[in-house]
Amino acid sequence: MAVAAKFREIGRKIVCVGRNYGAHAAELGNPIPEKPILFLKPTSSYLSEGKSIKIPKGCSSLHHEVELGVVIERTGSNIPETAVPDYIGGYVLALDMTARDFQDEAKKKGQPWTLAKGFDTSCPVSSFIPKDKVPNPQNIQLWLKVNGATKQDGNTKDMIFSIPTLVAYISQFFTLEPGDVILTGTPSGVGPTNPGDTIQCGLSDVVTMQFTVSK
Ligand SMILES: O=C([O-])CC(=O)C(=O)O
Ligand SMILES: [Mg+2]
Repeated sequence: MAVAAKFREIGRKIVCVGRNYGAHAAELGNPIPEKPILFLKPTSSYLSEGKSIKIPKGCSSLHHEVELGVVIERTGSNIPETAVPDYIGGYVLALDMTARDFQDEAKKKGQPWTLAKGFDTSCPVSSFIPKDKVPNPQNIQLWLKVNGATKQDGNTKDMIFSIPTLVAYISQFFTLEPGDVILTGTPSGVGPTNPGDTIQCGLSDVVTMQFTVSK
């Protein structure tokens, strides 16, 4: 049976970091984290360009969060910070689409963020960006416009925890595997999107992407 053969196969992961930019933590009234805040998205949430972001059933506040994604190319656990560059194959530009009303309710009740963060289409991504296209991932602009108006304009230099720190930390708990993606958190300026909106975003001018939002 196909499923019996597959059920323990190691799959790709999307590991997300929350509140990694002080200005974003502040805009939602959250404290600066003392260690990285982690959550997961299922790979069924991936969306590539040309398809539209679907507002999940019952959500009345779907927020955009533009983020730099790190793509892992080698298996590793307990990776020392100094060795992290050897484990990175490249990058993606990603949107951590968030059902903010679901997340607010979960936060109030002390429940997990899975629904708020992991629904179908919650992870729009660019095509793979080879690492030589991003010589300094810790100093690159991340921007996002909704219907042509700039909403997010940040720089990865403002991350609280750097990429090497994040990868080393995550690998103490999760074995990282080729194809895993780490979303490194969003800069400030998150906000709601509505059916019919067009979201454009970019990693400086290295890559840009565009998605529409639909019901
Ligand atoms: O939902 C949030 O505010 C946490 C998060 O994903 C981020 O900071 O990128
Ligand atoms: Mg995020």
